[in-house]
Amino acid sequence: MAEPKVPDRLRPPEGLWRRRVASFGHAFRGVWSALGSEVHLRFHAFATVVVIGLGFYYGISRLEWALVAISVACVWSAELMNTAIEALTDLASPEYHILAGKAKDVAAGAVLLAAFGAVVVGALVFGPHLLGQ
Ligand SMILES: Nc1ncnc2c1ncn2[C@@H]1O[C@H](COP(=O)(O)OP(=O)(O)OP(=O)(O)O)[C@@H](O)[C@H]1O
Repeated sequence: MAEPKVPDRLRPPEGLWRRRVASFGHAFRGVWSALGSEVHLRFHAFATVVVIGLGFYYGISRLEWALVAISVACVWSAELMNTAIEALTDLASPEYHILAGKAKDVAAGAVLLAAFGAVVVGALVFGPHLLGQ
């Protein structure tokens, strides 16, 4: 059987550093393409900008910045993994299958838990500021 033809732009470049740079390029392209297709991710982008603005406005501590950064990264990571799993599930099982549904539900559950954790961190860090305490 003939090998599938790989487009030239997808061939790994020569050299360790060029390959590393290319890998970063693929990763950024992944984030960018998910941002273009996923409404939830655009909402996370908006929420991230608001949270960073609030952090500067209220002058939160370094530890609070660390908690906010971890929370934001967890939500983004979970949403990106969810997007990847949805795409792979649609590719592998475009027809209804109980396992396809389970894969999507579990991936969505990961986003829900990450978002719940971020809401708790946000309430603990910004709640007292917003309530004027
Ligand atoms: N091929 C499938 N087989 C079985 N159940 C599926 C399948 N595709 C989707 N589902 C069920 O429908 C739900 C919604 O799937 P869908 O692909 O529409 O994702 P979504 O939750 O709308 O996410 P998004 O809004 O990010 O696209 C899944 O969580 C799953 O329970």
